[in-house]
Amino acid sequence: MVEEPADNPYVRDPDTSFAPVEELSEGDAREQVRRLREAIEYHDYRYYVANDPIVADRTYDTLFERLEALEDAFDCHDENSPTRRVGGEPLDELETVEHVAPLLSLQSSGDADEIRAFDRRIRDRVADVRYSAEPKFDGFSVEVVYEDGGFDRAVTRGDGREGEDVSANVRTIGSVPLHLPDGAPDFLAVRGEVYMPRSGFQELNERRIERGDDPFANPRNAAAGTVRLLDPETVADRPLDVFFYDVIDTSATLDTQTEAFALLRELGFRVNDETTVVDDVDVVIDYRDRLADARDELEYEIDGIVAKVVDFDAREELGSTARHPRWAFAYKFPARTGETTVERIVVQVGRTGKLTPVALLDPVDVQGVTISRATLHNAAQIRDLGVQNGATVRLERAGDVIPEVVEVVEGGDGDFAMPETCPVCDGHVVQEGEHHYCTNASCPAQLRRSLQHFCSRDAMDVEGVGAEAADQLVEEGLVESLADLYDLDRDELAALDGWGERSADNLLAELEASKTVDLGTFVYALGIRHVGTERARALAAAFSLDDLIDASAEDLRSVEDVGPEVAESVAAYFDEAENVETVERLLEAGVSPERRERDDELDGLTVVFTGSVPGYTRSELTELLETHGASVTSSVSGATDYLVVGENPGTRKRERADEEGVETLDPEAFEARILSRL
Ligand SMILES: NC(=O)c1ccc[n+]([C@@H]2O[C@H](COP(=O)([O-])OP(=O)(O)OC[C@H]3O[C@@H](n4cnc5c(N)ncnc54)[C@H](O)[C@@H]3O)[C@@H](O)[C@H]2O)c1
Ligand SMILES: [Zn+2]
Repeated sequence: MVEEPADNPYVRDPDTSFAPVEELSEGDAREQVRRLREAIEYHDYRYYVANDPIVADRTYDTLFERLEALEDAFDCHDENSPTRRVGGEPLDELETVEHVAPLLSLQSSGDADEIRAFDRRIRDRVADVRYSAEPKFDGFSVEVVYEDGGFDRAVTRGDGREGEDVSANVRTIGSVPLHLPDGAPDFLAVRGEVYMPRSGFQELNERRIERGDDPFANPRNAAAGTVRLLDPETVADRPLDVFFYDVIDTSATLDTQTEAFALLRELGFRVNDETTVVDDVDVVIDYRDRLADARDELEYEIDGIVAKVVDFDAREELGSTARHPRWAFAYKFPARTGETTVERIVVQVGRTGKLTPVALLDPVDVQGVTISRATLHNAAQIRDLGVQNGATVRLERAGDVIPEVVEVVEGGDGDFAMPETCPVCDGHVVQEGEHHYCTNASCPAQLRRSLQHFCSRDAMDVEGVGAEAADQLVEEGLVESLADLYDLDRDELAALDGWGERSADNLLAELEASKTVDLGTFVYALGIRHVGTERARALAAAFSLDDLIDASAEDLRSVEDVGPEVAESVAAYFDEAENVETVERLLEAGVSPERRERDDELDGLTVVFTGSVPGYTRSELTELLETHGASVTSSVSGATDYLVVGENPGTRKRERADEEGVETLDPEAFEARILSRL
């Protein structure tokens, strides 16, 4: 996890109405550059690595263009600026692989003048220009490599030079050829866009919502999240498809994009039928306008079109910058907006307990999609925009799926205030930054999720209560509070759909076995916001359960790694009478959390893991080593004693270990050298 930069105005709900560059002093410009770089790096992380962006693409683009403009105007380029690189870092869990050729970004704009300027730059340098006009698919790009006619590997975009090996997952996509027909080139590297068809996306989200998982914001995030899952079986269950659009390198001879498409078709790759060749930039502009009108009828999301110079010699001649090829241009679609009135603002409670104000709208058609509600994010957003009941507002389909209110066109009346108690359970509401949360862990809106968390492997480790079982237990009314788990009735369980006596007995046995637990694990299981396994252990080391329940935020802050936000969150949790009652009932039911003594066999040892050690989860290992005095950190430095290299390790930590001269241990050596000491 990368920390969100504090106090950076370009991270949350950024104000993108910038003063003209000429009006800035040198000092102010440098300060703005610094903050923009910091914010953009964080947005890149959210978008490329976490698959969970927090600003609309258009907002991101505005920040990015501002940064480019400032770097030019004040001549403060930097090799490490986000304007000089592509995409994000690969995930640690997947193997990193170098690309056959760097996977760059595209020059892009939604402005017709910009693509005309692009066309002039091209025509100044090469003659007889023709463009391949292609839809710009809004999915997830992969490089797929074939050797000797067989699928060799699939790699994500990553930072453009190296990406993650997602072969196992991409292989599950039906339209990706595993073998090429006879006569195929010995070596072939192609690029394509993995996407989730609209219908499949809707279905997947419905299933996720039913199960208590957060829905994906849009098909792009869903596709990206899926391709990078660690379990190919889950991937195979998800509706993914792919369009191939570039041959990057091959042992065959190709002279044009037209030949490349012909080769792809001939070899059985799925290509898109909208692609065409044109010789005039005005035709490219018409092409985009036509696709913009048709986009809602397509089964896949597109966010513009790409114009690429057809002739490969001309491409060579034009070359690339560090960030993008000079021979291609993405001409993006305009924002989809509409106007309507707010009928009422209501507050919804999400599965994490977060309160989200939502505007109920007079239904309006925004380019083919009827919109009757839009998120207002939080109270600050409502205040900043000035949204009220009856206001006329302008909407935008951000990420092109989730509608958002972007502007008040005409005010309404009445003041909106966040409720002081939870609209679902009447529990206390606490404010944290700009957000409000219900503190009751047994709030019906949150119960499925808290239940699943409570039973998870790193928590109470009650096998058999996954998403589906948690849903059933809550829906059938067997569990209304976490504590009800230990009062479950065998016959009632056995009567549940798909259960039977055996499953009932298994669950009861699991529950019985879970009663002996160490205090840190128990505190983690309660699901207090911001309290992960490590903080829970630290709290358990510092307080007994009774003391923890009574501790003030100030007391809590004496614990290392507990800052004000965490302290407030823990205190608020135990201020909620319902939560204390839940804990008391759990103890009465026989759950007996014990404080574990700390041993010191491994005192002073600093260990880093990459990849997985068979037989243990990462947090089991961390707990084990830490209770014996070692510290487990997430990155390799000169202070690291050992890097444990398990299965499917990342490359970065190993490179660092090499540089720093840190000794590496495989799982056997780890067992022999460290675990055997305990
Ligand atoms: N919201 C955020 O926080 C956030 C953060 C980072 C990036 N972004 C968005 O991502 C954009 C930059 O992303 P990028 O650099 O990944 O993409 P890009 O816009 O530079 O385009 C390159 C990508 O286009 C895709 N593509 C689709 N169809 C194609 C075709 N026919 N031919 C060639 N390529 C095709 C490929 O995946 C390729 O990697 C930004 O403009 C921004 O809108 C948003
Ligand atoms: Zn509630």
